Amino acid sequence: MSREEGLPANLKAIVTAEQIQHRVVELGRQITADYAGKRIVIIGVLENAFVFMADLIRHIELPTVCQFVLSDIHDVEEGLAPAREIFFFPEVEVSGEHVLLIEGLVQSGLTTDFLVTNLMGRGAASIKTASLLNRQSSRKVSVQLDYFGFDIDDPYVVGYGLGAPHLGRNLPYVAATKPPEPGV
Ligand SMILES: O=P(O)(O)OC[C@H]1O[C@H](OP(=O)(O)OP(=O)(O)O)[C@H](O)[C@@H]1O
Ligand code: HPA
Repeated sequence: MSREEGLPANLKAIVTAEQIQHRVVELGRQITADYAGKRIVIIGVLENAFVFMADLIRHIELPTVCQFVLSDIHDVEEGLAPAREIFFFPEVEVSGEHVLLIEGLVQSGLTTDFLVTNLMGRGAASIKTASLLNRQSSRKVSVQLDYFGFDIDDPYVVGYGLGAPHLGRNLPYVAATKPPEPGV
């Protein structure tokens, strides 16, 4: 059996394992330089961020506190207007801390926007954002990431932490694929 077993046969690698490792080292160096003399509270948004965060933190040569939050996102209709409900847990203690929020993929920007506002409301001294993948063309709110690995346009991707919906998170590369059928 291979890692790809059970995923659609037409997987197309769009970012190789080597490109990811190279970029993660660069990002770690940049973050280390930008936060020189500070400790960072790193908050990973599960589940997509877990592989990226695990690799990135080992290239940050500063004291870090690492925590994860799990987001629960529902798109709902409020009257005629589409709206999104976002919950995340557990509560994180960030008062006075320099926070780096880490995601696997930012697309509409709604999750990042919500989390940044929420963490600022909890008294963080500063907040920056990092994501492995940036689907800039899908933005619905104006979110500019401070750090990202790769800009992508493909409608659905899998690998390096991202699942379809949960299978394939252990691929060392990122591949374009067709979106999973609802309920799979
Ligand atoms: O920019 P946005 O449009 O708000 O989308 C970004 C969110 O969506 C993805 O998670 P998703 O819930 O799809 O997957 P996961 O549960 O596998 O992490 C991604 O990891 C972000 O958390
Ligand atoms: N891949 C995996 N999970 C996702 C994606 C994607 O392209 N978009 C939203 N969640």
